[in-house]
Amino acid sequence: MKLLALLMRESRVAVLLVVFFGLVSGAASGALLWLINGVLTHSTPPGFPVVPGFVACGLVALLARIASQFLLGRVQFGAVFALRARLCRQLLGIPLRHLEEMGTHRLTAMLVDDIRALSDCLGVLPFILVSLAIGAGCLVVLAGLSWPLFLVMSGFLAFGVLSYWLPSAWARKLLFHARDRQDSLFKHLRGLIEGIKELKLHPGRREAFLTECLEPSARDVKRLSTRSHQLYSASGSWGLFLYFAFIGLLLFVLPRFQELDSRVLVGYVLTILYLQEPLNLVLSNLRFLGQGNVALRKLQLLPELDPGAEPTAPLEPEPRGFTRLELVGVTHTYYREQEDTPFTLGPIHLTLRPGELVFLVGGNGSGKTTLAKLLTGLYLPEDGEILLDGVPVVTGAQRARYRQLFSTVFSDFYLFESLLGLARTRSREQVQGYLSRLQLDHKVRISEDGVLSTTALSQGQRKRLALLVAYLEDRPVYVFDEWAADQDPTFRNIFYRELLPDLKRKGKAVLVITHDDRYFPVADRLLHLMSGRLVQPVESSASAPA
Ligand SMILES: Nc1ncnc2c1ncn2[C@@H]1O[C@H](COP(=O)(O)OP(=O)(O)OP(=O)(O)O)[C@@H](O)[C@H]1O
Repeated sequence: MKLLALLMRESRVAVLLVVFFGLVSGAASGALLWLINGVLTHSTPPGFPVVPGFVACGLVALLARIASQFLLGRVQFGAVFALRARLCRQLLGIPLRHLEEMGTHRLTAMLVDDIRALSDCLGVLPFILVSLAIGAGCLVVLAGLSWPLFLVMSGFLAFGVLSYWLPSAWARKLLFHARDRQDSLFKHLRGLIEGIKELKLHPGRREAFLTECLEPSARDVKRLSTRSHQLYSASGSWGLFLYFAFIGLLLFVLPRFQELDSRVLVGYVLTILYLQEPLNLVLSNLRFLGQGNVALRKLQLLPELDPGAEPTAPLEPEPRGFTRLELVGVTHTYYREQEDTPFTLGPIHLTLRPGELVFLVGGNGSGKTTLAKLLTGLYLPEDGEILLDGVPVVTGAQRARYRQLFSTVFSDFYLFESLLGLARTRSREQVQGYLSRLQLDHKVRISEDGVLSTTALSQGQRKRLALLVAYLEDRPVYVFDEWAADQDPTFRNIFYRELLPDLKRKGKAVLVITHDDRYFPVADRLLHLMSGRLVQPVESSASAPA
């Protein structure tokens, strides 16, 4: 039912048309059958235009079938497109921490595998519906031909449905398990692609990775999918066997006990033969319905986009400035399975003002990046609050607006291949000026519409491009997470001695996560994190905010 609701939500009119034309085609085929039956049993009403009727029904059946199939393509791929687009927007609205907990591999499996399974399923769903409707119509015809025979057939049908349902429910369960294993297969595939250098350089590690990680997951997926497929196939074949068994019963067994009217018998056999195609269609495609159901369940693990959560639609103009930004007692804890002592950052008390250059220092794992994520609104504080000019940032809309105060270059930044709209709002001279200031003008060109000529650069150069994007964003607060770590000494010097002071002069608040202690004197303030807590030199405290 959920699948049907999904299909209807994405393209209600087209779905109804597919079903309508399917039914018209089925009805025309039924009328053909009635004509054939009439001719064979000489029961056609006198003067009935048999030949024109035959041609007309044949044509209607053909054209309606073509229309139904044609529309189905639109419905299927249209629904998949709409679903994928909605899912991507939904993902952007989900809190970052939730996405991190799910992991890239699960998200990829959803966007790739589950959408494909849903596409296959939505492609057969209308035909299954039409086939079921035709089947119901045939049952009415059969009930009209002979009640006693209909009762015998109903018993047979009930037995058939039950004996089909049990193994197919088991097959569906196997599909669920296969899909779960698919998640870990995607995790290992990601390891294969991202760890390819390490794997290539070390045959022992490569072999262990293949035999202990990747192949077992792949084998599990294969085993469970094969079993499920076999069960579905066996159930389908069993269904067809019952179908022919009933025809045998009708022709060879029942006449021994009771004489049957030959017209009733021919009518029954023809109608049942006519049922073969829809029955076949349903039996051979229920597997796709099973896969679609599994995929839908997985996709429903994503939290529904709560309009109050994190709006993804374009917002009002970005905030151009602020006078005081405060974190008051904010905390964040990473809870992880198999870990007894979760890492907690905070409570953090911190104030940031325009024109301040603040360095955030501390050992590895002390919580610097986590603090940057909290400050920029990417993580929600579990305790405490964030105040912007004294106003708490609480609602989804406030958070979305608040996040637009920040330009960031995180250490795991992503460099898009184009400036994505920024080129339209900045002059060419400005873009070119930043390119040469970052000493990239000899390496990278940026087209009128903001497409970068290349992103295949060294890590240090890619970071400079990310900085260029941050410059073009021109927002009130800059956050750099170990930006200088990949720069050569000359450019590192330029970063600390020229670029950062320039930003400060422009009135930007700048938070720099760094380990470069020789440049600490450049900062207005040093914040020192140790095991998730701010320690001396103390920037501020709850009692005496800076
Ligand atoms: N995605 C995550 N899931 C669970 N725990 C995490 C995650 N990211 C970080 N942590 C934990 O939080 C702690 C702080 O991590 P964080 O990245 O904030 O440290 P950091 O000070 O930036 O370290 P580094 O200097 O090495 O970049 C780490 O000890 C780590 O165990």
